[in-house]
Amino acid sequence: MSSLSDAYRNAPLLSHHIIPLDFESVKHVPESHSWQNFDSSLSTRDQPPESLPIIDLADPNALNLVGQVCEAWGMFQVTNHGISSVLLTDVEYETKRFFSLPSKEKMKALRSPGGASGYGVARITPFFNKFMWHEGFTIVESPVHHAREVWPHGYQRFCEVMEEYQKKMKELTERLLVLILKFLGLPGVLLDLEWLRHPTSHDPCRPDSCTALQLNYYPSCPDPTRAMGLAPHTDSLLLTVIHQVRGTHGGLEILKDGVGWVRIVPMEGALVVNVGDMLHIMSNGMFPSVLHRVVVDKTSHRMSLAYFYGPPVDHRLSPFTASGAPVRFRPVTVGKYIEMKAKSLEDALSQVRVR
Ligand SMILES: C=C1C[C@]23C[C@@]1(O)CC[C@H]2[C@@]12CCC[C@@](C)(C(=O)O1)[C@H]2[C@@H]3C(=O)O
Ligand SMILES: O=C(O)CCC(=O)C(=O)O
Ligand SMILES: [Fe+2]
Repeated sequence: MSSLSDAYRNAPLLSHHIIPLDFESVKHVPESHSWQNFDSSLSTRDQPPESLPIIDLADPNALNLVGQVCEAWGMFQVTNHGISSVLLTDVEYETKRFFSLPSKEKMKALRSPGGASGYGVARITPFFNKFMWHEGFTIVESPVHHAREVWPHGYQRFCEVMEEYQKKMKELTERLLVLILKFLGLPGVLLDLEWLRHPTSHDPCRPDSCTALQLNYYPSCPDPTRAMGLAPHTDSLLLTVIHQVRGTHGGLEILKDGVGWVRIVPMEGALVVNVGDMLHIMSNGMFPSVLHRVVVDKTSHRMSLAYFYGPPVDHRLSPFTASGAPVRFRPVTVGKYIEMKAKSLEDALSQVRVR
């Protein structure tokens, strides 16, 4: 296995699990999208939002702060992250340009059943008996193949902007990861990554990481109490960085032990970072991947961009424990773990847990 698409080849989707509803044309929440009691007593939707810790990356103590919040929250916000406001404006513009197209046009970029990239519902859809109030566009490396289908003469700008954003996001996630792994006690010599100097392959064409950019669109919804933007899930790779498009409302919530669903209010200038399953494994459970979901709004739509970063698909993940404590997870390659998660959303982590 050498790419994300290889990992999904063994877990293809059915076409009705790819095509989004044409939300523009619906006036009521159809039965297929109507979730019952999802808000339950756990929801803190009407309570004052709890503040997600904010870390200034220019703070000399950033390493310790990042380590502490990964342990306590599994999610945090970063400022001084090095992503310019101009680039954010550009990706927001291109994201809006895509999602505001008529459904028929967006369908030209439809993801194939065994593919990783393209337009469609969230990959986790088959694990729930109701559909989500959501459309996604997944970009793996270059979006050119799908963008050209949509805009035969106007795809370049979209591709340039998305590629530039991924380049900057990669720099940021690698910088964050170095802090996190240093906090865990990984030897400094390993820390320029290249995947942790674990050459499982000598192929010069081997990608140096496994990454994806997901553009998310949550249309406004006639009855938000019955609809789910994105159902509760943990992300699979090491780290995810989320940009909540400015001028759109919040909606991201995390499940906090003993508290319930906590709303993350977007903060101007900050990006949200969350721990994924692979960091959960690598940290031997010290940094748990965080369960999160997205709720929708009656009057306004919402957009976000989520960047996922993990080691190359053939990299063998295994827990690191500075103290020599017993390992809690068996080794698993990145590709195999993605395949396991695509086949069994809730059990993938327990399938690799040994104690
Ligand atoms: C690398 C990836 C992470 C992701 C699956 C993907 O191949 C690209 C899309 C990602 C996404 C975005 C929405 C939520 C999520 C759970 C999903 O269904 O697709 C994540 C996946 C993940 O982290 O497992
Ligand atoms: O839209 C958001 O804020 C979160 C998106 C998300 O969880 C994801 O893409 O995995
Ligand atoms: Fe997520």
